[in-house]
Amino acid sequence: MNLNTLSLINYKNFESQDFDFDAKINCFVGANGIGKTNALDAIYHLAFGKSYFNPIAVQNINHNAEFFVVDGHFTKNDRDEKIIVSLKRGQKKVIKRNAKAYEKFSEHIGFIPLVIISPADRDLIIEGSDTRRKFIDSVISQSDKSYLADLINYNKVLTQRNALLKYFALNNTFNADTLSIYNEQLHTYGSEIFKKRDAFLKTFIPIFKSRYEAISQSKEAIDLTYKSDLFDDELKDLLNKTINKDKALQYTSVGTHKDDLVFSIDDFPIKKFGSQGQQKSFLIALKLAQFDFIKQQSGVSPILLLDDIFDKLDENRVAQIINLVDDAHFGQIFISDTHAERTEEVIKQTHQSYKIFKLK
Ligand SMILES: Nc1ncnc2c1ncn2[C@@H]1O[C@H](COP(=O)(O)OP(=O)(O)OP(=O)(O)O)[C@@H](O)[C@H]1O
Repeated sequence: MNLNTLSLINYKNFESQDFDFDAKINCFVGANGIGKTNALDAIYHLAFGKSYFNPIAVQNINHNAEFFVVDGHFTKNDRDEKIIVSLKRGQKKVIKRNAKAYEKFSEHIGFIPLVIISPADRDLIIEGSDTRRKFIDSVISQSDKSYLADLINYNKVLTQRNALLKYFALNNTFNADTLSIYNEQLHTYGSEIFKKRDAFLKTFIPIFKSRYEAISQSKEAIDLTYKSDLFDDELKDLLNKTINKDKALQYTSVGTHKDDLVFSIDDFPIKKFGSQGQQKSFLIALKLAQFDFIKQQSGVSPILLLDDIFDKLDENRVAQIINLVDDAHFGQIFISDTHAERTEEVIKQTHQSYKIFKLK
């Protein structure tokens, strides 16, 4: 899986920029705010049809322009693939593969396997459980289309059930039969989601732990566990048990939309007790395990985006990252760094082919 060229028009701070990439390592270097992360985000856009950093689509259009175009030429399984993502103010985003527009963006997910490691991943540790569910969901849905469909359906039914609970409260009424229709549907989709998350994590957690041990040289014990209401009971029974609570709250208080991942270091929550370097190592291990899992499932090496990766890591941990970049297990890699010399020095040690793009 390779990205050969990238053309940007009016994408964030880029007005017009073309890149011709190396098949192995590509580094965007330059001062703060020059657009290194934006270049990585443009590549992310080609894989997911959206920004990793800014969920408000229109804000990715250059402030002085009416539209953006991100155009990438890939080689996948020896075939040329041309992906274009474009957005005009006031219109819907368009994603095209080989000149044909997708009707549903979800059909594109997984076509360009990609993993990003970025300081913004810290949200996985510090933010609420929805960021961790999104992480699990994005990994599973890159290799399982029916999972994505179950998720979309689950969320639709959940919104309807919550609206119904609100309606009951507002009108001082209640109809158990109508509610049970939603309960049945939530149970069907939610049980599938739970089964797939559980199976995924049983494979994923050991991969993650071995990645962490390699980066940290086994200095500290870390753990990752899956928390779900559905370990206690079937979803339909849980929904029946919590009906009075849900009526009072006017929303659904149990289900897979409450699932979480618990991160710990030496048995304490990593959010409070992990150092910045340990947290960063934890997140890198998490993302590398994502890479391994996708590769295992699809047989294709995902494109790896490393945003500001060397910051906050000590020499030993940087050395582990170099080994990683050198490993034939990885395919094409894109790196952003403020220190042009440091990056080049590190990359030279890998004996891999590379290109450095000095952004100005
Ligand atoms: N829609 C937009 N139009 C114009 N400029 C934008 C837009 N969105 C973001 N920018 C600009 O992009 C710049 C940030 O770019 P980016 O995050 O890629 O920097 P960076 O090179 O990675 O910097 P750092 O080294 O600090 O991480 C900011 O100056 C920001 O104002």
